Amino acid sequence: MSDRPKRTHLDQLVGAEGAGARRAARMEVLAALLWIPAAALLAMAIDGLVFATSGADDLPFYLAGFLAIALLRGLLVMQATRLADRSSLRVQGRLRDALASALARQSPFDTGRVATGQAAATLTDHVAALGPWLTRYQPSRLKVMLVPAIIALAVLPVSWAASIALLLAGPLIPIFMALIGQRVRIASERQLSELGTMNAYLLDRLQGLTTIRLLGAGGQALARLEQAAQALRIGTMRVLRLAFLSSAVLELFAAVGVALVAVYVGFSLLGYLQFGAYDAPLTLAEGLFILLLAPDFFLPMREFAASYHDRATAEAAGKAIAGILESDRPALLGEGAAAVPLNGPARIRLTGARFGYDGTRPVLAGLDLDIPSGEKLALVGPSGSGKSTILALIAGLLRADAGSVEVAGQALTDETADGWRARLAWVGQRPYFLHGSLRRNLTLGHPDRALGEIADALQLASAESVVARLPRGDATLLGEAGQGISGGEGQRLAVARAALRGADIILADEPTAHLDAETAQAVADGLFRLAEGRTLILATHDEALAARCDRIVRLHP
Ligand SMILES: Nc1ncnc2c1ncn2[C@@H]1O[C@H](COP(=O)(O)OP(=O)(O)OP(=O)(O)O)[C@@H](O)[C@H]1O
Repeated sequence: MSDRPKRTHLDQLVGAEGAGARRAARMEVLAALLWIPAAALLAMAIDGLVFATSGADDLPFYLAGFLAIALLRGLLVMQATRLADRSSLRVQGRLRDALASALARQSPFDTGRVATGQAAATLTDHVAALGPWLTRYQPSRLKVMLVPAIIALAVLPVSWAASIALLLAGPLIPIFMALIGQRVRIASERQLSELGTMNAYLLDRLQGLTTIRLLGAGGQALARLEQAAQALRIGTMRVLRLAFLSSAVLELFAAVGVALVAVYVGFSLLGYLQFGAYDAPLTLAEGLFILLLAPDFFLPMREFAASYHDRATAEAAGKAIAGILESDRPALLGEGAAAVPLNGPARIRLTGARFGYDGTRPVLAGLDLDIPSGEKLALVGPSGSGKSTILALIAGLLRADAGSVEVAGQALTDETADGWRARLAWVGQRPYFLHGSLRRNLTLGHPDRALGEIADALQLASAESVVARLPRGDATLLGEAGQGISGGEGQRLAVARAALRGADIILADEPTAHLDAETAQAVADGLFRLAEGRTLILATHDEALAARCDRIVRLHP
């Protein structure tokens, strides 16, 4: 029970944007209660029609009153639906923004960060699961708390027996719902988590499809996927079974309740039952009034039961959303968002910088490094000595455990990191290209770059031939993760992309690794042309490349 989110947890997630949905819920309650005067007017109208007891003169008044109330109810429900939908969309939009920001704050160096498929499931399905909770569950909860009690009260002055029959049948439903509610919640949570797991697994295996094929591990991957799909199917069927079971039992209780009242009213009108009303036996108008209200006494409970699993689903989804929003996993410095470039000279100083990934074994144990503006510095050292880690610390993608990182004359903090990164360009071992045109990939984050600027950047990186070779030049669509260009071509394009970024500090992490000598030379030439008049920090194993820098810092594991 302790891991059960409090109701306030979902309310907190929904926040101020949920106010519209709450107002809509109150409007729906009002619309439901308007059925009481409408039923009274209709009963008197029918009574008047059948027996002419109320006088023919009043008939148009009753009918007009009934129609006016029915119209008002319709308008109220319509307005409430619109309000609730709008509020729900606003809540979902804000949560997706907040999730996207939280995901952007995750450090790319955190191996335990949310899996891509899981994040995608949370951004889409989990957030969407809050919609029915807001627009269906919330109004039905308010209605179930107020409407049956008020209807029973309205029936009381007409017949205490009918009122008691309703009050006796009513509570059976909430008791039953409470009994199965816990099981529904557990089943929903399990089903949502299975959905996330399957998404994450599928995405991961799709990304590694070539590797899986080459290793002949397709059958194994397929079997695991089948397992995950089976688990999801069983989970979904479990939720559906419980949902059907609860609604079937509920319908039974509601039908028995209405039948009980109908039998009482019927026998009273026929004169077989002489109790339950106050002075005289029930009149036709009174009997009809009770009969018209009886189904509406149970209606809120049926609606509540139908939307009950919305709450369970929303709670499970809320947990997944809160898990990302309130994650205490290592985050990068700042927001990971676009920002105005930080002012100041491009000097970088690390003083006594300590860092360890797992908090115990330090990768950097008190590193001092002073890189003046415009210097070309090579970080050389064996694999695992911490070269990439230093670049990540300088880019604010990791936080130093101790010591300080100073950039542009200021401490690198959450406040300065985004502005600092706006001045950086990163050329990694395997540059990432998105699914989209090559031009879009080159001008990522700077869509306003002119054609001339793109041409200059391609020339600087010796990448014109790469573009010329493509069937539609820079309008060619690249596949997911940059399919369609080779590793060496991608590396040259990455240098061109860095040039288009207009950055004055270039961080390069093994930019020539895995390339043949000729391509490595072309990439290195491009990189050094780009670094002219800029600061370059280059992590490499390649001594020849390092020798082209102004200074070499050697690291030891
Ligand atoms: N995201 C990570 N999570 C946990 N440990 C990591 C992570 N990245 C690197 N490490 C560990 O930190 C140490 C330093 O890694 P780093 O990548 O900085 O070294 P490197 O000098 O750049 O190596 P290479 O030359 O092979 O790229 C290594 O022992 C590595 O296993």
